[in-house]
Amino acid sequence: MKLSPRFLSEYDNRLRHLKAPAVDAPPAQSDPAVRARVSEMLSDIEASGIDAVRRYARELDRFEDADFEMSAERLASSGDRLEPALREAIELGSERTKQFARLQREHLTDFEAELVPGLVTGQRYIPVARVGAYLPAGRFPLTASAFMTVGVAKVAGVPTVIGCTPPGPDGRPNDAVAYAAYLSGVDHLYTLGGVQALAAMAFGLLGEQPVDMVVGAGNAFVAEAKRQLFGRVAIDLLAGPSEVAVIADETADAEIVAADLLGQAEHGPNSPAALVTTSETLGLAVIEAVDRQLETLSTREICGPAWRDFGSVVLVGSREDAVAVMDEYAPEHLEVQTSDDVWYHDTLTNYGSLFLGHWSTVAYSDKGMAGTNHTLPTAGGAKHSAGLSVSRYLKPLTYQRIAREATPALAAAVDVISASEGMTAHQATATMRLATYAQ
Ligand SMILES: NC(=O)c1ccc[n+]([C@@H]2O[C@H](COP(=O)([O-])OP(=O)(O)OC[C@H]3O[C@@H](n4cnc5c(N)ncnc54)[C@H](O)[C@@H]3O)[C@@H](O)[C@H]2O)c1
Ligand SMILES: [Zn+2]
Repeated sequence: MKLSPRFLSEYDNRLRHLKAPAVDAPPAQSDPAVRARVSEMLSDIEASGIDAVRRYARELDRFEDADFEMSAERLASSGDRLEPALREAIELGSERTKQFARLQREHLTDFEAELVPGLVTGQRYIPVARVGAYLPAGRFPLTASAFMTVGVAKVAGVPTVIGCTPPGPDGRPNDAVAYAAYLSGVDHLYTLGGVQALAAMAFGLLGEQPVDMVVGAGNAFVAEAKRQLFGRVAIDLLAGPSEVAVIADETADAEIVAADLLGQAEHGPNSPAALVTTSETLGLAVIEAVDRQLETLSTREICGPAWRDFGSVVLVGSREDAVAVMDEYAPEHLEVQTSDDVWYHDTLTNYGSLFLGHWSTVAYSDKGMAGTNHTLPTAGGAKHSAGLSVSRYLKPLTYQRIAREATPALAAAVDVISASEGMTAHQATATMRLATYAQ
């Protein structure tokens, strides 16, 4: 696991790698080659507009159609083309994600208070007007992404949410992804992937006005495109290649821990999986179990290299050191499988989402069944950011309503401060009111 040299200088003698990653690469979303490629693509699309979007869609995703938008009829009937069990699972995930999002909304309350007589201040949550959701579907069609981005935006009250998703092998969006977007309330869905999708939404190239915000997870190119578009539009957070980390002690089940590590390594060959354990026996058993489980996994071509190159098992001497390592690593997903889960819950501070206990696993949230958002910060972003939630779509706008009687409490001090700064125009706005007040 990638830990800063400064942290290691303090902790090196307190942790031991039972399995070290083969590659000591920086997190993919700060890769200079990705940065350069995305920058070149964004400049090209900004200069040449939809023609450049079309060219990239053809080159990167073999998309040849004239129209990127999925027709309203095809979108509405996407569920009809699915097996009933899949359709029902999507309906369940969509509803459960909205259920959690509605609770988040309820816990964000507008308020108004009188700070001094005549000075009424308040805060009101107002949704952004237009959101562009990226629905990843390169390697796998990630069915639940639309619940997280489109559905949660709709619960927040965003009037217009458009979505983009890359085409599948048949040149069309995956029907499960489309149905999830439809149920979540998407207003328009476009068959467009990667950097060109984010640029088209942000620059307003899809016959729509530019969106105010682009959201959603994706590969390193998608995360980098969002980073570079930030400022021109808002972004949710940088949700790049998925990561999982587990804290386990001797009470954990090695087979389950191994399955959970591989469960996220499956996202891509650059997806890191890490175990931090206080038990050498458990650590060695997990390494063995991972190797064994890999033999029969149909996706071992992805999970195998991910585990070899970016997988790690770290032995620490105490639960305090386990927390220190994890808070430094700040993983996207963190599972805790110990006899001490409550203590860990109370103590840990840096993670995208926390999965407590033997019965709790990342896939439950990944697929929308836990209700919580799966769009989460990667590459250490959990040190400063939380995952996507209703609040990200809402602007806490402040206001003040001020009556005559509050004038002395405000104007006199503003007069003094403005004078000391030499800002006479500011000063005048206060002194003019003071003069009127005195009449
Ligand atoms: N952090 C999170 O919350 C979270 C959640 C779900 C998924 N994910 C991550 O989303 C990612 C999905 O990645 P994916 O690739 O399968 O699908 P994707 O939809 O993110 O990316 C596919 C697109 O990448 C573009 N692309 C591919 N190679 C390119 C190149 N060389 N140059 C420019 N563009 C290129 C193509 O246009 C293609 O449409 C995974 O890494 C997964 O771990 C993260
Ligand atoms: Zn996952």
